[in-house]
Amino acid sequence: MKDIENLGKILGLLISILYLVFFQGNLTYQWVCFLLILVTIGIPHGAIDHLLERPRLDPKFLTFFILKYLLIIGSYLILWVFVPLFSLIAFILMSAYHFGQSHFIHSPIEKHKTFTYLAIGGFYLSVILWGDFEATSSIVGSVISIENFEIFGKYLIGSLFVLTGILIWINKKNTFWIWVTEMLVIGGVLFSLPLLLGFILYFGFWHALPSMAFEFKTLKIRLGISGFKPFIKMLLPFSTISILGIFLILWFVQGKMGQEQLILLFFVLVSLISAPHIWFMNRFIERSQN
Ligand SMILES: CC1=C(/C=C/C(C)=C/C=C/C(C)=C/C=O)C(C)(C)CCC1
Repeated sequence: MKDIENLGKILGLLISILYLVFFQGNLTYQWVCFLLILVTIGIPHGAIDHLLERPRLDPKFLTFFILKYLLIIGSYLILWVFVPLFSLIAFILMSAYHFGQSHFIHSPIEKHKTFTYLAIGGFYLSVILWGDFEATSSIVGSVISIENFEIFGKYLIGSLFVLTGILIWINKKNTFWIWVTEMLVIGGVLFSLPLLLGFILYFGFWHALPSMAFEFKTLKIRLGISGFKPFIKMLLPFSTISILGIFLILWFVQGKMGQEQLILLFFVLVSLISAPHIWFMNRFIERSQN
């Protein structure tokens, strides 16, 4: 499993280098990478939350689980409608925690867990968002005007880097330099990329793929499955529903919105399915590590 994750990270770096050397400014390259990574790893990594709670299919449990999922989605949708700025900030904080948690999925930490997850996830997210601040600012523009926040980027990224470094030192002295080097190299690369390409490469290869590998490892033991085929079959139903749902909604409203607003709507839809996923994944990871 570690091989697949390392391969994913190498592929992520390769796509970045190819972009920076040969495809700078090429929109087709960015969109093809974005869509491919989103539908093959990004969405599927969150499509088996029900099996992580209860590996063997039980119709009564599944109905109850779906209802709980829909309740969280519905409540968060109401928040987006009435308090969009609060919802955006909550989404970014939840995501920082969730992304940070996946960095330690195979090598758990003991001290200042929540703080460490938020710091490392926050570091990578800030690098991505401030690396292409113009794009970030125009996408979130209909919720909040952040033009004046550009200057804070270097302070935020710098502080989160130092803070994460201290927390890694407290938790993982032996591998401290590996973590710091990864933050410098990957952080530097992500900062140089356009927003959506940087986001999808980090999301796909530093978050979704390691999470999916962990899910596979756990289900393999619990269900005694071997090979990838049955696992892929498990991922298919909810991945298909989510992908079709998101693209149908975007398709219906595309004529009424500009590109930036459509991208924001895309992330709002992602946030709606992410909220319950982050909650269930947190329970699953914490339970597996204890
Ligand atoms: C990239 C980007 C954003 C943040 C996206 C985030 C935070 C996504 C998180 C996804 C998760 C947590 C998926 C679940 O596994 C903004 C600020 C909305 C708009 C500008 C572009």
